[in-house]
Amino acid sequence: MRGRVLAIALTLATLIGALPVAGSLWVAWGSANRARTDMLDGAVHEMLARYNRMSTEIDQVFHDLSSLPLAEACEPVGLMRLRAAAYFSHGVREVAVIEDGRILCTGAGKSDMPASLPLPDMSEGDVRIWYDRVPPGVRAPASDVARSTVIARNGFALFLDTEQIYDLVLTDPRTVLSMVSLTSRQVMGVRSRPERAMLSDMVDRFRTDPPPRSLRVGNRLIVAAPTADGSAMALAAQPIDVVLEAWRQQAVPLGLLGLTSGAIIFWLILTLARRGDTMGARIRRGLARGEFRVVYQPIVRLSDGACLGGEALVRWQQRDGTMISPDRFIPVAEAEGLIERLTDQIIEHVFADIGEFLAERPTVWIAINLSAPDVESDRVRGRLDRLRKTHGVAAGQIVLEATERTLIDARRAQSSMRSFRDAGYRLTIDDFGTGYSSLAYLATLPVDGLKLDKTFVDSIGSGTAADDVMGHILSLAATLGLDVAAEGIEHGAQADYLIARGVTYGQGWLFARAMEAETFGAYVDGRMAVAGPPSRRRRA
Ligand SMILES: Nc1nc2c(ncn2[C@@H]2O[C@@H]3COP(=O)(O)O[C@H]4[C@@H](O)[C@H](n5cnc6c(=O)[nH]c(N)nc65)O[C@@H]4COP(=O)(O)O[C@H]3[C@H]2O)c(=O)[nH]1
Repeated sequence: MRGRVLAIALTLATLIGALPVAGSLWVAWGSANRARTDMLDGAVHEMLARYNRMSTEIDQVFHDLSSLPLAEACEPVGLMRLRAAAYFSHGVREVAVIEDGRILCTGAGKSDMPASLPLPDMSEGDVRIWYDRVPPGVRAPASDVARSTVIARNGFALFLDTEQIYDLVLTDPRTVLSMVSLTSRQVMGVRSRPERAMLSDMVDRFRTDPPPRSLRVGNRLIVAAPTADGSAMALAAQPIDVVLEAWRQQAVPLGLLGLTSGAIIFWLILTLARRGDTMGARIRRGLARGEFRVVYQPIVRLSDGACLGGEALVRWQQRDGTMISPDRFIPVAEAEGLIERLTDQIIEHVFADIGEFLAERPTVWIAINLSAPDVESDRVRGRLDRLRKTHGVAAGQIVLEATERTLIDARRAQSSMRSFRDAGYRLTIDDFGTGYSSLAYLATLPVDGLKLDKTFVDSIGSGTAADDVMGHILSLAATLGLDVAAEGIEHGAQADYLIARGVTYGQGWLFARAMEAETFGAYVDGRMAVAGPPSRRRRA
């Protein structure tokens, strides 16, 4: 169960921890995409500005030439004006005079064999345009322009240096820049490898209302914007690989950042999950699920092996089958304020298990362990009284065991201890000799007996100081008229030694281990016969 909870927590933590990584990669992609789109947008608007400038110049040149009669245009004075027009214009490289589809002269001079112009790419009113090419037969200097757009009106043709529109400083040579006519859908000019079909196809995609700022078409990122008069569109495109490269550059630091925050979130969730799975939380769950039960270890009279009682010991088997020792969970239950609920459950178990057995055998007793809060309040007393009455068990059949530490903490609970005794319950100090109480303090406690800790039994025959201390404890107990029991007896020699020192009761694996209620009943029945009535010495 615990494993499953941890596995779920781990999966959850991994998923949530992965989110910042995915998020930062996504942010990196958005940022790389935005940076590229901004760059292409800048190029598009620069092209539009240059295009507008060139349009203004063209209008100005045509306007200037309108005062030159066509008949005089190829004469020396006319040729001078043609050259001047080209010279003073930034975007016009050459001016030609045309008649019936033939070039009569350019600023460079008269044509000996007038060249025929092909059919124009666009013809509207008296304006004809040849996009991005060199009309055949045109001589230098116009012909030294690899590709040029030619615009003709009223017998004058201007050879435009459209390269100027696309001549932008770009970091990536794969960038495509182009102007496309929106009236004829023809590509007016292009930088980088022309892909005319793709470019004119793009025009339709951007002619929506409102137009998209950018589009991803195939493996390209494209940005476009129309001219102010809506006659053309500037378009810039880059392979998506360029965005990917930029993304990769940003993804590394951002991914690392995401990984770090992911690891922190992962750790936090795991810590919280673990905290939810602490011993305290598990005890709480165990209490709610009724996982605690009680076993009984017989306590025998050392002199003759008769058994008239035993100690109730709690057992905790978790749902996954693992057993946890009381030495581990009792201190946690005490520290986390759960011991009272646990003691209550144990007392209920004891009466459910052996209440009837005790009622039928009034000389048999059972010892129950108590912690400080149990001793300090009247709660346990009330519960015991109620259950005893229900089952018909006498108070003298219940021995309450509390450690020295518990009783020291419970100095102020002396009245409560007295009330236990006054009601007929017996009180014993458990693990005696390991705590902090002085022997003098022992004399002030309203107790019936003490249980020597296993460490003393273990020290028997060792010749250590513990041996001596045990001698003192036993003589004091005799003086005070207390019953003495010893726990943890594993060997016959230990039993013999204790008998010789006057110890009355013994508990340990030499006699019996802790057992289920039914087996305990049979054990006691089998050894009761040798026992006389229980000794009951009381001190005021
Ligand atoms: N090696 C060895 N061990 C022996 C021998 N004979 C008995 N024991 C063990 O010694 C412990 C005696 O109980 P304790 O001194 O009250 O010490 C108890 C007691 O302080 C506490 N505890 C047990 N049950 C309860 C309970 O129901 N309520 C409270 N508050 N504490 C309990 O947990 C401690 C440990 O309990 P257990 O693990 O059941 O361990 C028990 C018992 O199984 C032996 O010959 N050799």
